[in-house]
Amino acid sequence: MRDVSRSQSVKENVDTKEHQLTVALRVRPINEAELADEAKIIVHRIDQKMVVLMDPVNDPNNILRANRSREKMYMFDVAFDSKATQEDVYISTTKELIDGVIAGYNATVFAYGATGAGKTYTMLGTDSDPGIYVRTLNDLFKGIEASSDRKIYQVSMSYLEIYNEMIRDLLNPTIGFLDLREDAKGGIQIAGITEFSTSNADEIMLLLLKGNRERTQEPTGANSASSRSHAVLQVTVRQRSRVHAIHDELHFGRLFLIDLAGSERAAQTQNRGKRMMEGAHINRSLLALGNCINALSDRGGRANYINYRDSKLTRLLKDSLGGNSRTVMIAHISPASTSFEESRNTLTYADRAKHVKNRVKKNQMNVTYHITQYTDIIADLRREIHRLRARLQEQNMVEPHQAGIQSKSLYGKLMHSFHEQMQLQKHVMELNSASLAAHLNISQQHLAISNFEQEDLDKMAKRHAEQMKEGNAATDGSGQDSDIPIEEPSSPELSDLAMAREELTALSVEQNKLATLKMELEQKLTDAKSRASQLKESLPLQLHSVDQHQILSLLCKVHELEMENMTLQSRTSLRDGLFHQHHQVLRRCQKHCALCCQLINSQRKVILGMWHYAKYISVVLYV
Ligand SMILES: Nc1ncnc2c1ncn2[C@@H]1O[C@H](COP(=O)(O)OP(=O)(O)OP(=O)(O)O)[C@@H](O)[C@H]1O
Repeated sequence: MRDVSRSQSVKENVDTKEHQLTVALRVRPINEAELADEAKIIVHRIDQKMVVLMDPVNDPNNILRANRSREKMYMFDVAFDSKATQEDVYISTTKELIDGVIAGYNATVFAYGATGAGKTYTMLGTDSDPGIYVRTLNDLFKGIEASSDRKIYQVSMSYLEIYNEMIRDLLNPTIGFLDLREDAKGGIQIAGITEFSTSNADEIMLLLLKGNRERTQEPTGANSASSRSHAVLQVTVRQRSRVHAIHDELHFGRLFLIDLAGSERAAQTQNRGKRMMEGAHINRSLLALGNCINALSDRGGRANYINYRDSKLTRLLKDSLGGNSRTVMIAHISPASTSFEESRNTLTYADRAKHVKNRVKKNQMNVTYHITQYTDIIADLRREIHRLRARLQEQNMVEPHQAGIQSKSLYGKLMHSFHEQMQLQKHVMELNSASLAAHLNISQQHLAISNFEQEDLDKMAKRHAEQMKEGNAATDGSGQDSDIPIEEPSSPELSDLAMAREELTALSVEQNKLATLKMELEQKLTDAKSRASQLKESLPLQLHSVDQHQILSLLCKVHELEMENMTLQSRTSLRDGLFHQHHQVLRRCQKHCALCCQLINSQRKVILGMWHYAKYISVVLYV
């Protein structure tokens, strides 16, 4: 996928829907060890949703038990017995989440249950009978493939385990323990986790196998290959339309597939030392998970405080529990009487989870591309047109312009109209910049004229002052007043001013001409556009294949973008030109202003001189 460096406006999708946590129950077959222990089957599936758990102890001396019914019924969204296949479990729990993830929704599937109850079997499965991981990833890539004609996808995965409250990257275990961080929007991120981008299911499968080899597994009294950690496979699907538009939508769906470590009783597992410590951590995080589920299922008005912070597991599952995710819990139990307590606990836990409600919304980002990216977008569209044309040729189908004599002529007219519009638009833009230049010349000319007029006035004032001085000197000598004629400005300066005025008139005539020409061109452009839209309406009726229609709509899109691009570029350069010219005018005004200040000062001096002189005369006359 091309890097989308862009000016983007990210808009939250507010279209949220309530989603109740789906709870499934799987009862595994009784195993040889349990049979050897003379265990009886105490779990019975009544129908697709209901199971019954029988209390194996029939002790008449135990008053408490005797008074209680020995049977307890539980209802779930779906219940599987020991005969259910991996395919059955996958189809009824996970398969329908996949399209949502591709479309940009979050989803979580987690396996819960006591140690040895069958969680890893459901999630990972065996080579010959793979579990949910493999089936989900296969279908995910199939789904992506099916819509890759219209969309471009990027799939990445990470795989981690939470072992003794520490997070380990299963795809890159050497980097040490990782931290959970909360981003500004409250989303949970794992700092430094390796995210592998993959393009096919096989590659992801190899990564999964590699990760599983790293997972902490040890034999315990209850399971010869007990998972001592919670394993979290995270798959992110980012999706965007194959064809860029100026306003694009990006979607990203996140899928969590989680194989929890099993809850266990130290007595049952006979764990000691390290295994016992692991068990304590496992139980602690599962207890935190149970507390969250309890609080979430209790809250009527969604006001309850949910303490996700008690364990790394609950922090990581924050969105999956009560947040933005379609979530499925698959609870696992053994049917054996020897596991009665564990099974009852799991069933109670799962029963509570049925009441958890999430609010799901599509993860969507609205992107508005910057003008500088128009060229890229247009190139993208052209590539897409090329691809579709090549495909049409491959299929030995006719292109739009070969789809029949009538459509050929319509198609030709449409392309001709596009070309004509581009040319007209180009001329309009040239006229725009010519009329801007004329406008600026006119304002400069106005400035020059006012400069000339100012200079004339200055010169006149100077001459007047000099003549006054001379006149006064004469009066001084003869004692007679004399009328001082004010000289008119000399003719060469006058001709400069006249020439500037002539130039201004010529520029104004030119500007009017340009405006008339622009109006004519704009009218022609409007006519060409309406002809093209008539053609666009009639052409699809002549086209028969989806690809032909797609090519036509892409060609129209390219044309619109090219026109828009041209307008935007012209506007930008006009704005730059205007800015530059304004800057120059401003500088000239500043100069003019400085000149005015200078003149005012010199006038002040002249007035002061005259005032001193008048004072002197009055003193002389008085004496
Ligand atoms: N549905 C099933 N059909 C056949 N075998 C099963 C089934 N479920 C579990 N098993 C077998 O039972 C044993 C224990 O299962 P598994 O390892 O999946 O349990 P677990 O719940 O993951 O245990 P732990 O929490 O200790 O890791 C395995 O040998 C597994 O192959």
